[in-house]
Amino acid sequence: MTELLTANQMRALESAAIESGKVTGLELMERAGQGVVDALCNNWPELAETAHRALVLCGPGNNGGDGFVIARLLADRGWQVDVFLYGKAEKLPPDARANHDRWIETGEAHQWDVDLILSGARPDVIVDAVFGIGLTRPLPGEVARVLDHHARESWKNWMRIRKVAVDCPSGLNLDNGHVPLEPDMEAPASEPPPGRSNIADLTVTFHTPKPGHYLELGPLMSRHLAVADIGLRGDAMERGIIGLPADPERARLTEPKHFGAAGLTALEPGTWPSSVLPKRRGGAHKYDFGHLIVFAGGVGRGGAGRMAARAGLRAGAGLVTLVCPKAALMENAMQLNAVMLRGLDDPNLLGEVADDRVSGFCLGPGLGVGTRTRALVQAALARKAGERDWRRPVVVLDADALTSFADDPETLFAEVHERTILTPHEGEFARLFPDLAEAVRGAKSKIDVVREAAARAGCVVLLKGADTVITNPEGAACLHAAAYDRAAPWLATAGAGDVLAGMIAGLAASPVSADLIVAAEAAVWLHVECARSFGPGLIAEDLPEELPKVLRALSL
Ligand SMILES: NC(=O)C1=CN([C@@H]2O[C@H](COP(=O)(O)OP(=O)(O)OC[C@H]3O[C@@H](n4cnc5c(N)ncnc54)[C@H](OP(=O)(O)O)[C@@H]3O)[C@@H](O)[C@H]2O)[C@@H](O)CC1
Ligand SMILES: Nc1ncnc2c1ncn2[C@@H]1O[C@H](COP(=O)(O)OP(=O)(O)O)[C@@H](O)[C@H]1O
Ligand SMILES: [K+]
Repeated sequence: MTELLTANQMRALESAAIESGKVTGLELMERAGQGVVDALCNNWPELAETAHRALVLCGPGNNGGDGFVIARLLADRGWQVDVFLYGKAEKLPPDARANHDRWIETGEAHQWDVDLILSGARPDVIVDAVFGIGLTRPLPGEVARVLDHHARESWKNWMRIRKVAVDCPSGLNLDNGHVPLEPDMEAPASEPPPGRSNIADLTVTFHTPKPGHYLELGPLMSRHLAVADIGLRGDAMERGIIGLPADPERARLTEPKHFGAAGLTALEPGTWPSSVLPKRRGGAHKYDFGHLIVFAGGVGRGGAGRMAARAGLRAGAGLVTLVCPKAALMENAMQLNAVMLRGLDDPNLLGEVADDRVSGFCLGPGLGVGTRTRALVQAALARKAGERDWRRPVVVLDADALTSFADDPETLFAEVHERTILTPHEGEFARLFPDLAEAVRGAKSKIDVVREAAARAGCVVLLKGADTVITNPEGAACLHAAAYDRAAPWLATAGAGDVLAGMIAGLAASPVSADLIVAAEAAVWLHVECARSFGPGLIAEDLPEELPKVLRALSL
């Protein structure tokens, strides 16, 4: 399991390791520099074979210190290395200063000069060691001008110049994935503003990835991410296994990251996510896997609910019933087979279509915004545990079920319980938590903000996106990134969210399902896996149909 450490957590880990006497700061810096050189050679083996030319751009802190180590190690390999320092050598922190001084025994460290840098000899590799986790404000213009990917055009064959970012592309905030901008520098629509256009070809970070590598602009700017082990493993607080009590401090990255390119490779039985998905054993009964009720909208508005219902059934619910207004029964009947169908006009009569063996409700997709939806949500939330499940039925609230409470979210928060999950996209999130949505736009970490939302609502909250964050009121947080080699751009299609709501409900409705946050995390992973398995041309209806293939590869 990978924990995503913030800048402060990383600094605390480093200090603890140094204070324990097991390692010095200089040793860590040496390992960091070595890690970058190793990653460079692994990524582009041709660079390992012969000597090349590097332009190493160092900043005023320890990120710059790593740069001086890299310069020395490349020079030792026979490379020609040009080094520029943004800042003053006398002001470098001690370890960076030591590596600067060691470098200038054999090479030069030129003062930063944009024209001089861009008119110098063409490098094969640019090393961006200007700012790492210590970035505190927007990138200075003279740094941005050199790091901008267009800057490479000053040289011939610029497309073949590789840029390696040390810890992160400078300008990226590793806690939140934002790039701070000067207040008067709003992004012109046509071109990325300074800082955001610092796109690396390879980013090498240390010990563990940071949230900002996966949130917001992180994947776009980091492009490819490698993690160098700098020997801090033994000092990390090993929480390890999914299922341990929530760690309110550290977010975890949903893995495995690298599974599921075009041809699915089977995962070891018993590993995540199969370890948390309900198993089908011989002799099992359909009620062992739960009865899920999905509510659909009125006449002509049933598609979203039907997709959610089918996703719930494919995800593993033993029975799924679609409940719709009676006027819409005929149109739904013409489209459904394995999914059962009941008509309900008066939300107060929920008991007529949902007996106490119902273990899950999914409300929102296509349901319509208004008092009827509110009443249905309140009726579902009022349900107590049934005879087969010692827990209350899970309630997944998505789309219109959320928007129906936009005027007074507190009413909703007063009624949700620990088996409730809200699955907003950004727009729906802003309707329920306007101040928190504003905070994300203002560069607060999405992880922290969704944590606050879960604490305020008193239930699990899942904020959708290419970076999906799931948190519970205790502060546990998982980040699922459909990025790097798990990018799933095909999911940007109408109805994909409806399917996700159904998948979460289908998994969590099982009486033997894992904790809600864990089931939701598995559902998000499966959802992306289905999209990746299907690939281009995907429409939302394809997602549930792809599930059997993905589940088979999990040896379930
Ligand atoms: N922690 C670990 O375990 C390990 C860490 N390692 C490495 O250390 C890196 C962190 O080093 P770091 O803390 O010195 O921060 P870093 O990113 O070099 O920047 C700080 C300097 O930049 C300045 N500054 C900031 N923003 C600015 C701006 N916009 N414009 C101008 N100046 C600005 C800031 O100035 P100040 O804000 O203090 O005025 C300060 O001088 C980390 O990313 C990794 O590469 C590895 O060696 C191995 C183990
Ligand atoms: N570019 C993308 N990469 C990965 N996942 C995406 C992307 N765009 C959308 N998604 C996912 O697709 C789903 C879209 O949900 P939502 O916005 O509710 O759409 P809809 O209302 O059309 O169903 C979410 O699960 C979201 O995380
Ligand atoms: K950097």
